[in-house]
Amino acid sequence: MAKPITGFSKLTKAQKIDWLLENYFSDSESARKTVTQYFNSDEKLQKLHDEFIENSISNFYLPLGVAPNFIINNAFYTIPMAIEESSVVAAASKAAKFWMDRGGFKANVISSVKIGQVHFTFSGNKDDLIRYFEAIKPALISETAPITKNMERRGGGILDIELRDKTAVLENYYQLHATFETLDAMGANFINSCLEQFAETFKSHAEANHIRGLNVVMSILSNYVPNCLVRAEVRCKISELKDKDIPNPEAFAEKFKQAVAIAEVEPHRAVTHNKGIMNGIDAVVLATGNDFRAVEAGVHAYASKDGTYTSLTHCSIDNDEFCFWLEIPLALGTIGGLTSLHPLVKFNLELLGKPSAKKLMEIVAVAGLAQNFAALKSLTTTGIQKGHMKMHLMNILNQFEASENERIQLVEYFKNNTVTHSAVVEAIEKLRN
Ligand SMILES: CC(C)(COP(=O)([O-])OP(=O)([O-])OC[C@H]1O[C@@H](n2cnc3c(N)ncnc32)[C@H](O)[C@@H]1OP(=O)([O-])[O-])[C@@H](O)C(=O)NCCC(=O)NCCSC(=O)C[C@@](C)(O)CC(=O)[O-]
Ligand SMILES: NC(=O)C1=CN([C@@H]2O[C@H](COP(=O)(O)OP(=O)(O)OC[C@H]3O[C@@H](n4cnc5c(N)ncnc54)[C@H](O)[C@@H]3O)[C@@H](O)[C@H]2O)C=CC1
Repeated sequence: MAKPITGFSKLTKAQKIDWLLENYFSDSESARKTVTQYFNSDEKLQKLHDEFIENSISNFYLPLGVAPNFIINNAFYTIPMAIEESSVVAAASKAAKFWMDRGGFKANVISSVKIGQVHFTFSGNKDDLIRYFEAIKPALISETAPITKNMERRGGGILDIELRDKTAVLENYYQLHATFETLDAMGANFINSCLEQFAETFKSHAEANHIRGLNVVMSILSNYVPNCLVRAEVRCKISELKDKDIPNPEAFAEKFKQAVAIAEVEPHRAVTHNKGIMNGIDAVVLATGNDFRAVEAGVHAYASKDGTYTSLTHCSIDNDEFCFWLEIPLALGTIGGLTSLHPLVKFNLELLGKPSAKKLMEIVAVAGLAQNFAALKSLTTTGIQKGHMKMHLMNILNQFEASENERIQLVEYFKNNTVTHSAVVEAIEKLRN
């Protein structure tokens, strides 16, 4: 039976593990082996990883894969992807190769504005508050100067601060709604520091300006960044879509467009459709040390911006031309956060040519579009299971601890037979009897 513990955070890593083994595991020696076998033999590197978070006890591996052959705005990229799900990297690679022969992907950053808010309540006269805000606005900006001076020198900083009246949705609720340009940083810490200074300035001058009943509730950036937007697209003549899986490009284009149209109008399908897009996006966001929770939250909010959850990609067929595109908000950094700390993140950023944050937005959007193209191509032609299960075969074989010899025979067998969990189990049993 688990017990509460005080001071757990003060224990050493070894003591934390001992406590867990004592309290939660029947076979504590085998559990110790599992948790310690992931320690890195390089103590300095292990310490670096331990210090990324709190109460760390081990490392949790995710495979790092790469998808080659991406042409983005006429330049070649090999895209790093950190993900646990089979067939995602293969699908991205296949889509990259497909579009490589058809002009590649085009991507562009539409805007890069980030948002932060000071949420406060005020029970007094609204006109007095407006007058106070106008009077104090220059000080809100000038008193953040120590925080913003380096960002301004680089060309970024605070763009604007507005007073927003939210009393129609919540009694006495107002905001200082601020916009920022944070260049190559995702900007969370920069924005939060500015916001906390705004709050301080706003509160501290209130009394002297006869403003009473003003209470700051909190100051925090928003992960909804609809004006930090990137677009990625592919286009070609319909006849050029022909390949080994697409004998009839006209029929394929129509069916593909229909599949996108369904995701545009049907939320149940849209969620799965967008999950496929996030397969690509999250994998690159993780591999480049960015905050995937922030990206996930922001992207799905954007997918619901018009009141119904809808597809993030769109497709058109005009004048015999097939066009498929994605527009999503992405607040990414190539400086700050983990980007210069995690050795594999540094490796991945170098693999991508040390991109600016804007370039990374383009790459990530392309990974999402490619992923969705591959999934929809499979869904509307062979069905998803054929390719996905082909890649998943290794996981099933690993579950049954197949020997090298069994693997070779079974991989050969399943080249001509459909992979399902039960078919693999049956084939293993047959081999073993
Ligand atoms: C899985 C494939 C790619 C097989 O496709 P295939 O036609 O069997 O592949 P192939 O053997 O003919 O190889 C063609 C190319 O695919 C790539 N490729 C092929 N195999 C590998 C491999 N082992 N390792 C790395 N790359 C691979 C690679 O680029 C290769 O070129 P090559 O390297 O030979 O020059 C295809 O069926 C596919 O794209 N399927 C889609 C899979 C997918 O979307 N998976 C995501 C998981 S399902 C999900 O979560 C989302 C979903 C589907 O629900 C979303 C939605 O509903 O919209
Ligand atoms: N809600 C959220 O999303 C929150 C996220 N976070 C975390 O904050 C971290 C990201 O915060 P950041 O402020 O981006 O990182 P950071 O705190 O590491 O700051 C990056 C700093 O790099 C400097 N810099 C140098 N060259 C630059 C350039 N060319 N462009 C821009 N800045 C440059 C700037 O001073 C900038 O403030 C992530 O780890 C994220 O997980 C933290 C709080 C909340």
